[in-house]
Amino acid sequence: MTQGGDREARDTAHGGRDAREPGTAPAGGPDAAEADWPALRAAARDAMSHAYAPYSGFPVGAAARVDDGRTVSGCNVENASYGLGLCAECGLVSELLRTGGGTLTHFTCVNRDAEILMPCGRCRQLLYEFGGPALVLETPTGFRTLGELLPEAFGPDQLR
Ligand SMILES: O=c1ccn([C@H]2C[C@H](O)[C@@H](CO)O2)c(=O)[nH]1
Repeated sequence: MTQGGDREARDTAHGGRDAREPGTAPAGGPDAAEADWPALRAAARDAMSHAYAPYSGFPVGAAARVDDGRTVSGCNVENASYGLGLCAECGLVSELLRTGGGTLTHFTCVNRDAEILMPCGRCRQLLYEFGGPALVLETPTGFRTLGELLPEAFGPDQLR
């Protein structure tokens, strides 16, 4: 595939509904107040109830709002080959693309006790691809943007 073709593939994967590039926020950036956090937490808890985590015993559910108002979610899926386990964020990103793409604007992640979790480093990078630095995350210490949690990130812009 040509470089242009790659670009086209990324734009299409990202939604392809408007002129925004991957990894960028809606104009003005999302605001924490725009999201229905109780509903997002409930979606994350529901996702967590489907987790497959027999090795760690640590089921996780993640949920996010998309810029078109959709909610997407995912759960962690472990494997007998331990290193192959998938974090909840992997499933969330897969559902984002499967259900029409778009940009993630608000994100939360919970454990079985409904406590808010920080996404691991790898998952911050996964989220960066589809939310960019303006993505608002609920953390145990309050709302943070992904730009704060993954500063000076490597992202789609570096490949242009
Ligand atoms: O952001 C995170 C951090 C951890 N986990 C999962 C991976 C593993 O299955 C379990 C324990 O680390 O929690 C996630 O799903 N998301």
